[in-house]
Amino acid sequence: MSAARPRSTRLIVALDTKDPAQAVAWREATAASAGAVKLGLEFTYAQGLDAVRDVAGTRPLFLDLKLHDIPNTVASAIGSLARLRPAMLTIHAAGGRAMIAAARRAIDESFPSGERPLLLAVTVLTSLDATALHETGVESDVADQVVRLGRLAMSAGADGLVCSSHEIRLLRDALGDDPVLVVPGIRPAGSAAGDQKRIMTPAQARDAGADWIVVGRPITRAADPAAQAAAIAAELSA
Ligand SMILES: O=C(O)c1cc(=O)[nH]c(=O)n1[C@@H]1O[C@H](COP(=O)(O)O)[C@@H](O)[C@H]1O
Repeated sequence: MSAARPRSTRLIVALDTKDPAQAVAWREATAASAGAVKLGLEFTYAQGLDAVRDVAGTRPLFLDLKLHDIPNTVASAIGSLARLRPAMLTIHAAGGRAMIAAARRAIDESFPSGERPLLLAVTVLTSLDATALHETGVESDVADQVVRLGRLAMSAGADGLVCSSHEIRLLRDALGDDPVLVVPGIRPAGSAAGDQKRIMTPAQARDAGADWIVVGRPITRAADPAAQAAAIAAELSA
């Protein structure tokens, strides 16, 4: 099924900094290689929503605020984010069916049709391994929990899922080609894993069936971010 899917895997660059000038510099350095820019908690809490819009500029914006609260609060927050015109936004699937469905309704009501962002549900963070997951009280394997949350999120109205590369094939087997799969925890060969636990290279994630990969520090901490982003884009299209 998934093997027959014509697909290209594209790069999202995570502009994880508090500094708008730095974020713009990375945006420009990666513009030829990345299909979207991601701005998340670090930048947004430091600089606010207007700065997020300014830094994204004309680039497609992945607004990664990982909303996780009661349904009414998440829905209202999405209404407050509509003016940023994101292309994608994130919630935590662990917020449950009613929260995911409320996020779906909020997007449909707050954005004109044709301008609705993809609603992406984060399954199990790529920084968690089995031990860390079990410590939270979840007894399942990481993979089982990702598939469980993936099924829940898609049946409640999400457009796609954030998962690690280790779970892509399982999700495709369980849910088919419909979910947009966005995959962080990407490390080009030789890059430091840092706090990420479930990692793969760009080519491995592409081969597994990722629609998008998310890469931050391997690009932004490289001596030459433009060259590193270009190398990753070349690896994806090789
Ligand atoms: O939602 C995300 O983007 C996300 C989910 C997840 O499970 N793991 C994860 O790393 N991310 C984000 O992806 C980016 C990865 O950054 P690097 O580890 O520096 O490549 C960060 O901005 C994270 O916030």
